[in-house]
Amino acid sequence: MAELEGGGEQRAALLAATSLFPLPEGARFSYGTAGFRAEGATMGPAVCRAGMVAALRSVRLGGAAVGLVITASHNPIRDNGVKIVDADGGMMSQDWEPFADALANAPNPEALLQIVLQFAKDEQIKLGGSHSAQVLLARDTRPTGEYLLDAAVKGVNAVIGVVAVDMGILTTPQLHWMVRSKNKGLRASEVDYCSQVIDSFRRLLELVPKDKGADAVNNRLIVDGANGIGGLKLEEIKPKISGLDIHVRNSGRGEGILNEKCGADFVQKEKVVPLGFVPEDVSFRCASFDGDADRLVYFRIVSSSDTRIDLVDGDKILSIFVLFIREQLDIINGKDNQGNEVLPTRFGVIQTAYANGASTDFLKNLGLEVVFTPTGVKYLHKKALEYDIGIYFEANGHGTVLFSDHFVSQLESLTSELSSKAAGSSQHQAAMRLLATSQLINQAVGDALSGMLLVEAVLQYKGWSLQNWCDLYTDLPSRQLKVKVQDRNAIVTTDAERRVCQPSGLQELIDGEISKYSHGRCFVRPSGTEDVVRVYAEASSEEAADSLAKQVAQHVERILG
Ligand SMILES: CC(=O)N[C@H]1[C@@H](OP(=O)(O)O)O[C@H](CO)[C@@H](O)[C@@H]1O
Ligand SMILES: [Mg+2]
Repeated sequence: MAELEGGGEQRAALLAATSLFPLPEGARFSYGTAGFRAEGATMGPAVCRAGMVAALRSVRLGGAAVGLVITASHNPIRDNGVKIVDADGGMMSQDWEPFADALANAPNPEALLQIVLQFAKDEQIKLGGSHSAQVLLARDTRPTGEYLLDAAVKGVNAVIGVVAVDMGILTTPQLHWMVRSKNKGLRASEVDYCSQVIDSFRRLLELVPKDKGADAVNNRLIVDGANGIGGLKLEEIKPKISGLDIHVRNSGRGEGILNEKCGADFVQKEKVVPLGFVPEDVSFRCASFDGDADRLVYFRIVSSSDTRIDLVDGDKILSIFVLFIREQLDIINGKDNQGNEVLPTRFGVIQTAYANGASTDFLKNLGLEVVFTPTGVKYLHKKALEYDIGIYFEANGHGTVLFSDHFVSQLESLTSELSSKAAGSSQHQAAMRLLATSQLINQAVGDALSGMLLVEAVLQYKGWSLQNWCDLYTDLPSRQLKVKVQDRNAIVTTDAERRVCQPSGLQELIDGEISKYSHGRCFVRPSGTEDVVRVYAEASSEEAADSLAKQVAQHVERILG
């Protein structure tokens, strides 16, 4: 191939790396909602090839740093996975997913080579080492992590001229943050991440109004680290976090097994006390991270004789952030002066169909624009980027608040103007709070650690207990079911997955069931991470939600078998 300078060497490198991790018979990978995932010991080939994809992506982007994280998030400890972080710190661009799939499933080294050569040609990626490019690598605490890191490094190095940089054991959001910061020319080490989070949290606490009763907010916070990396990192930075008395359970230092009966996914789905909590924790404010610390939920243990909890999910985290940000914008703009705003702001709130209907009503009643996207952070994040301030959360606790660069620079000018004209005024303080918020909350991806600190700052700002927060609105009872069918992709949805368009007739059956219930809402969609169809139902009582979900699941089973 004429376009391949040093082509022979490059070809040999790709063939050699691929040969080290032969694809097991029958293995089939799909990039899915969250990258490739499977049993850790079988992931070598997919991870090595993901390393090649990440390396090519960096070359394609002119040498900008790209990231690769080895994690299977909230999955059991035996699983592992890999996802690629794009140069802006977000998920890899969706138009590269088919290439990633094709590479992961190439049956042998020669087939892989042909796919790479063709793709490089189509994308005008110049192979052969006449470039410099880099991939930042991180992994979580799983036992297969080290083996898979080696596979990833070999994959990255197989693209000549690309350097693999091992950033160590990190939370997923830390790696996303590093990639984003590095490409913006900012300081991008783990120490920098920690100081940014700690400093901006301290600034937010300093800006808590003295009359809001922050002293009344109990500063004791108990955190479930899922026996994973989030717990470890929190233990490390805890001594430097001012104003909070943090106690970590399931810290990852050997108390229990990663994600086993603990962590944000367990807490949100099972709604029971995670392992590792003790009687003294009853009634205190508790937070829970998932295994790679990109999901956050809150909860409270109701009584020591009961395993039930009061859950505060992603929808309620979103709601309290919305209230806080809106309040700052109102202070800056003057509530009664809508016609002539100092800082006109397009504020967007993004949810998925899984958001509890009560949360959506709550947000709409505030007069906010609520937009829906399909399930999966890549869709929510992309939508949120369209606003000056875009906020998104999945009910399961993954989300963040994005501030556009343009808005941040306006906010910076306003803050410095006010600091000379009206230092210490409520407007000045509100502008500084928003600036600190944009520094604290991860601009690349949902982040349990920084999200938790923002929640804590907002609770102190409002002088609110967990009960006040719970009382924002009452969740509608809901039920989720999984249905095993022959081909889940026979279901095609529309309207942000809220309606089925194929197979024909199914939506009418669902509508028929919904009409039998007060406050009934129900939708079905193929999962992007499991081989099932998910059914979600909501109604005015537990029994009604259960029965609506069950009826619809039966229709799905009957039609798709
Ligand atoms: C109902 C639900 O919780 N779905 C999860 C789950 O996706 P599914 O496509 O539903 O399997 O995993 C995704 C990745 O972690 C997460 O983004 C999403 O919210
Ligand atoms: Mg996760």
